Amino acid sequence: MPHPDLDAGLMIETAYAKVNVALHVRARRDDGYHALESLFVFAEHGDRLTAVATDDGAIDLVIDGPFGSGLEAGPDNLVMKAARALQAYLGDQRGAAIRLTKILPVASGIGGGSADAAATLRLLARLWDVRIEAEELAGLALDLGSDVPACVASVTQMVTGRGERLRPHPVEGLDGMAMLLVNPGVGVSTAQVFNGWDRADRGPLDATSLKTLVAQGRNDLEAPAIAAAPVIAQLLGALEGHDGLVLARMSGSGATCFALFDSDAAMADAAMAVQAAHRDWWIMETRIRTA
Ligand SMILES: C[C@](O)(CO)[C@H](O)COP(=O)(O)OP(=O)(O)OC[C@H]1O[C@@H](n2ccc(N)nc2=O)[C@H](O)[C@@H]1O
Ligand SMILES: Nc1ncnc2c1ncn2[C@@H]1O[C@H](COP(=O)(O)OP(=O)(O)OP(=O)(O)O)[C@@H](O)[C@H]1O
Repeated sequence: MPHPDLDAGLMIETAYAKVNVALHVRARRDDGYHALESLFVFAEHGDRLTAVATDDGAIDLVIDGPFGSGLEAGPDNLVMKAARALQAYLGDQRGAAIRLTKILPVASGIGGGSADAAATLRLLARLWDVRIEAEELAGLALDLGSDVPACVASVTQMVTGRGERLRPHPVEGLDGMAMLLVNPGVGVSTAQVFNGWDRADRGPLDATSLKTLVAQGRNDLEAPAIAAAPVIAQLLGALEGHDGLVLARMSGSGATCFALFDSDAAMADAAMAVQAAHRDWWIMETRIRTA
């Protein structure tokens, strides 16, 4: 028997959480953005988006899920912005009723909003049965935010420029790796954290192997993020010292930090210990998504 959702023409997308395994800030540009070098990976989990097509041209958005109450469904929501941008690009009035189930914390460095915007573009292109040239799609995505182009494919990528120069960059050993995401419950502003960067270029990113990413990789936004939200230092400390830990670092502009483990069992043990000591922190056990 067909699935009732599919029967009703409902389509589903996951907005995979983004993690910056390393994030080197190299320069402040004249346009106010920063030149970055970052290895992006994506989690197997994320927000959930569903949509059905409507023929009145309207875009309707409802939001639910554990972090849904912190978010307006109005024109500033990145799902709405992405849907409107696609409508404008197509120049017609196909409509959609969209549901966003917000599972990722908001303003937390794992690109929840960016992933939602990219997933909306993928979802509506499927729903409306349109093909968009890769270059056009990349342009639409960048207008929605620096992280959105990378979130379109949601595979391991080397990202440069302000976020628009993308190169698939598989790293041996990363695919499928156990990844713990932990957020201490404070939102930080990306613009504020970039503004707090001390403008010292600490050198390029060597992403040739997991070993170099661990030994030489950095997140240059950790210091300014900790200045804005000191609990991040406590969180990084809580991720250290667990059996099987390969790397613990902050993602994006924070406050979410990630920890990579050499097995699912090691991750589960660490997750239990961290949660027991910090009942109010958000924790997600996931894996690095394989392309
Ligand atoms: C920190 C990262 O998450 C790393 O992946 C991204 O660089 C931020 O990506 P994002 O949240 O999509 O950022 P946007 O919405 O484009 O920009 C928010 C603000 O962050 C700052 N910003 C962002 C990206 C960048 N390369 N340089 C910046 O200085 C700018 O002040 C900008 O006004
Ligand atoms: N659908 C959405 N989900 C999350 N945030 C949204 C959404 N739409 C708009 N926003 C706004 O975008 C801002 C950034 O949210 P987001 O969760 O993408 O930040 P982030 O995880 O820090 O991103 P990054 O890793 O790119 O720095 C929030 O302040 C929020 O108000």
